[in-house]
Amino acid sequence: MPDALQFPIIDLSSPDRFSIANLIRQRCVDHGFFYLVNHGVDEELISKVFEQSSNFFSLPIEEKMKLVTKNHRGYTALHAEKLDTTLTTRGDSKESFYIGPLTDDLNQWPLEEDLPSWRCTMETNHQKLLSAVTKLLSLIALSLKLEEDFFEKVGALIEPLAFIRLLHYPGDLNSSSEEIFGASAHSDYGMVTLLVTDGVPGLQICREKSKQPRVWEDVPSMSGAFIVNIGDMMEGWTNGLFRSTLHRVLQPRQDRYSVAFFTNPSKDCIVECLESCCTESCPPRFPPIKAIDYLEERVRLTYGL
Ligand SMILES: O=C(O)CCC(=O)C(=O)O
Ligand SMILES: [Fe+2]
Repeated sequence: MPDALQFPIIDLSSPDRFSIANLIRQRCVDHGFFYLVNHGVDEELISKVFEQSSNFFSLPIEEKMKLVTKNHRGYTALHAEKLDTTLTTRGDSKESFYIGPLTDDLNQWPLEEDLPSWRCTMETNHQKLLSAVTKLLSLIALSLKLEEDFFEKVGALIEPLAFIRLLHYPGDLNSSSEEIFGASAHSDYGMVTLLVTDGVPGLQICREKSKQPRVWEDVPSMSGAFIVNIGDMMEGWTNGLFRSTLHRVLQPRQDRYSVAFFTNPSKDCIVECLESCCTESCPPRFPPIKAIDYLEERVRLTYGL
């Protein structure tokens, strides 16, 4: 049995911003995972989001397929996606629904008469999550000894490519001899991800991705807290100082729902190694890249396009 981890708790409302920034730095260097409390998204809204998510996934498959993903918004069916692109097995055993930036007209929505208040609940949730992430990014900037508005200044937050992803891992699938995961091993692509689950276990992290055999540790959910993890673009900015940790979700024995909020920089933002994170003897490990180019390539690989 893997050990269950206890991550430190970061209080987003703490007035002592420098101590919190230091704690964030330690955690991002060690694990790239922590819990976030007092994030400003109230429990009532979160329960509504879970209720509406379950309402959507309970619709007949023909209804859900009417909203199948276009422009990376909408429904992805069971096994449509494989996060671990090295696996030769079927895709992951989860279905999901993506809601992207509210600033364009690309989102797809269920009809109001089928799912009343669904769109409004998700839009409110998107706004609240974006506001929490913006505050968190100013602390992350401080933790890197940068100015608080660093991510604004480099253009990451002009129109961030921020996506809510509603996830449903069915609990009643017949297991076959193939190794199928709810979500196979991966790291997230963006700057930072906020995650909230319904408490059903399954999420695990592997701290040493290059060590074999891999050691997986359970990440328990904490009531009222978001689980936060660093993504690959932040790892690129910090030249690997902040870790984008490998994680996965085991196929659960009962239905499992979670809601992730992936934040990527605005499309034209260039992600490049921070000056403070490289030296002559430790040059940038990743070339500068435009956020949209990086994201499109990762999505292409995940969906086998
Ligand atoms: O459902 C979870 O607990 C994690 C999902 C995840 O890692 C992802 O969608 O990137
Ligand atoms: Fe993930």
